Formats: sequence, C-alpha cells, structure tokens
Amino acid sequence: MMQANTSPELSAKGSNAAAIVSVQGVSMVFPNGTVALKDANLEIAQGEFISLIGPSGCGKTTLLRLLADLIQPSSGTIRIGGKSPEEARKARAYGYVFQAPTLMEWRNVLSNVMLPLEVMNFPVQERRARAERMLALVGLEKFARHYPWQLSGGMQQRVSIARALAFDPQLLFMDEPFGALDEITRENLNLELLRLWRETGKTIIFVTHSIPEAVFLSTRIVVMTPRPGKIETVIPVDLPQPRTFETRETTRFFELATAVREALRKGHGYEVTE
Ligand SMILES: Nc1ncnc2c1ncn2[C@@H]1O[C@H](COP(=O)(O)OP(=O)(O)OP(=O)(O)O)[C@@H](O)[C@H]1O
Repeated sequence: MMQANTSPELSAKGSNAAAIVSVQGVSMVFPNGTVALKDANLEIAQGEFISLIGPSGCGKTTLLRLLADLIQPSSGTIRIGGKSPEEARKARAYGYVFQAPTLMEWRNVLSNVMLPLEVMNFPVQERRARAERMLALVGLEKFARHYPWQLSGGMQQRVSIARALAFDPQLLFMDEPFGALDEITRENLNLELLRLWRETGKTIIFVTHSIPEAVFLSTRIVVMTPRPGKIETVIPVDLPQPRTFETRETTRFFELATAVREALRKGHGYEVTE
C-alpha cells in the first residue's frame, strides 16, 4: 500500500500549482495534549471527490475543521486555492455540510437556503433566484414553502446541501452528511450527490465511516488511522464515471473496498461500518 507522503501521485500533484487544497506537514495537538493529526500531507486537484475514512478519533473532522479555518494547526501549512484558510473563509471559498442538517425550524425551506445569502448581503432578488436554483438542483423545488419538520431526514440534508451551495463556493466540505440516514435513502443521496458534483464541477471533501460509500463516491480515498490521527494511505478509485447502482456490484468495486479495509486494518482501525 502506498504511503500518503511518498505516493507518486501525490508528489506529482504536490508540484501541481492547480491544486485547490494543499496540506503540507500539518499537525494538530490540542491543549490537553491529544495529537488529533500528525504530519498530514495531501494535495487535492480541482474537481476531485475526496473521501476521508477511518475509525472514530482518527482526525477526520479535525482535518475538515482545519481546512475551514475553524481551528488553526499547531504546525504545517494549508493553502486553499493558493490562499490561507482564513483568507479562503473570508472569500467564501467553501460551503460546509454537517452531520445534522442544522436547519432553522421557524424558516421555510426557501428561506433556510437564502440565509447565508442574507448574511452576505446579496440583493433580495438574487437571493431568491439563487435559492430557487439550488433547490431545483437538489430536486426540492416543490418543497420551497415547507418547513423543516415537514420533511424527511434525507430531504432536510438535501436542503443543507442546497444552502451550502447557495453562494457558489468552489469547494464543498461534508462531514458525514448521510450518517444518520437509512441505507436506501443514503444510496439514493449518494447518486444525487454525484450528479450534482458532475453538473457543478465542485471539489468535494467528504467524511464517512462507510467503506462502500467512500468507494462509490470518490475519485480518491484518504484512509486515516488513530492514536495519533494520521493519513495512512491514499487510494485512487478508478471506477468509471458516471457511477450507477450497478457500479456497486462490479468486481472492481469489491477489490477497492477490500483495499480500503486492509488499509484500515493495517492502522488498527476496526470500527468501520460495512
Ligand atoms: N477540541 C478538542 N480538544 C481536545 N481533543 C479534541 C478536540 N477535538 C477533537 N479532539 C480529539 O482529537 C481526536 C480526533 O478527533 P476528530 O473529531 O477529528 O476525529 P474523527 O475521526 O472525526 O472522529 P469521529 O469519526 O468520531 O467523528 C480525538 O481523539 C478527539 O477526542
């Protein structure tokens, strides 16, 4: 298995000025001494779909939070589109989708999607037009006047995705967005997310505990292991696009799932869902 920081693919990408995300020698040690991330190296090209997978505590959320400038690294360098995470945050370079939909119960769906545009002072007409476009993109245009409590969990998460995309960020960070959903809903949303990814050309960084989900969605899978949190390896996923329900039944899909499972075992990461 290739090591993340010695992978020929990564070093090739490392010299690629077009990388939209560059993580070099990044460590995160919390004040209580927990080494949440140790010497992480990762280069992500524009338009990739990257999954971060690994057991609880391996630093997946920490890595996303570092990229999003919610926390600052103890050492190392992060660049987002050539900018520091702080500059990228101020330039609205990314949208963030959390595990729970975090919608405002007293606002209807349209008004939830418009919220970030209000905060950013977009003109009223444009707020509405953009929010309607985003709702159509996630297939919820007929639910614009509904309230969050009137929607299923999967629909609420689609609203969150529409909201994260409303201001047209280049990057989408998604922290286990489908973790709380049933398997069928999750598989449908996986397909929808891939369609959205193809149509918009966004770069997506997606945290998951599920091996099949990571294999199905990704162009590359970053396998992380705990104590200390680190990138164990990066596995390129060469399944053809566009992916379909049948993709999951191919031999190559099973081979890749096995490769991910072995990489997780190598780092003693057992707590993954099948
Ligand atoms: N603010 C904090 N202070 C101290 N330790 C923290 C803090 N945030 C995270 N940690 C620790 O850092 C390690 C990595 O946490 P992180 O949340 O990044 O893991 P994860 O891979 O996302 O886990 P999960 O799959 O459970 O969400 C864990 O040991 C966690 O307890």
